Amino acid sequence: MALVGVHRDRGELRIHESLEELITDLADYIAELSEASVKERGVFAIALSGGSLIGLMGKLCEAPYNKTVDWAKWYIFWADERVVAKNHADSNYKLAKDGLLSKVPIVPSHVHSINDSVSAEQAADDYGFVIRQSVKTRMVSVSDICDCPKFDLILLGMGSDGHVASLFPNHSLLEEKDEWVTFITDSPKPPPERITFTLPVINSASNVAVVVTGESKAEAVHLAIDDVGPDCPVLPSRMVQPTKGKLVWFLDKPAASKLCDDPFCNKRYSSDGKARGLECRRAGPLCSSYSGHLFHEMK
Ligand SMILES: O=C(O)[C@H](O)[C@@H](O)[C@H](O)[C@H](O)COP(=O)(O)O
Repeated sequence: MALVGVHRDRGELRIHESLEELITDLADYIAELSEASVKERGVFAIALSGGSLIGLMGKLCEAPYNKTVDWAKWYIFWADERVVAKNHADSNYKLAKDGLLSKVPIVPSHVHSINDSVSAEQAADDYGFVIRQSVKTRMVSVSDICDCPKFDLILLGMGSDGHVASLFPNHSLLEEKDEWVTFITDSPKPPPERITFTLPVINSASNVAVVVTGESKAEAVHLAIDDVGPDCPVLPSRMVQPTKGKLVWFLDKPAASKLCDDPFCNKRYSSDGKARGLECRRAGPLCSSYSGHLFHEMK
């Protein structure tokens, strides 16, 4: 059974007992946001990443989601893309097409992939234009605090070095304030040429979900979420802080295993046996509050 908690400033944490449970919860979450957005705006603008994320979204192609989700209202973008041909094994477009988009009735003209026949710099420019057009036509909403696009949902994975989209630790792209889409030609994760949303765009979204599984990411999850102090490196994933939107972390147990307030162990109980920090939302043996986190069982 998953535990869900609210960190005082790092968003909602959903920690799942198994991958299967995470996959179902992720499908429910996306389907619910789609429904709410279609109800409110008539469309759902979603930005995808690459990596394991697409596989973890696979349940959306199955019943009931394949029939209940209003796929015709979906507009698909990429939070980051590798600058390779669309039929290349490294392409995030190909990954999403093979794993999701070809299996559900998405309208082909609603799929906004990058121009794969130009340089990374030009591809980033072109993609910035595509997004400006989508904001103009209100397929993508606009932030009410800055002029940034406000995606209904941006889905991110995270590398074990703490990168999200193609924003890598200690890279100058983390400082980008003006562009919505930028490029990198020296990505530490291959392939080297990529385009990526910048932090202002990610942090303007209505909803951002970071989906992280596996023990190799546990240290980065700890550094991204826990109150680690000024001497620790500030990972790109820690810089994901939606200004007005909602941030949700989808973690499996191994990925959550180094969180200071790991709800699956009791090490952070005070010595007097009382839970520290925030007040418990719901009393009961499976509900404990920890400093900074507030956990309860998910239904
Ligand atoms: O295209 C990419 O490389 C990504 O968008 C990247 O940010 C990815 O999401 C992470 O590297 C996590 O990838 P895994 O989930 O496969 O580890």
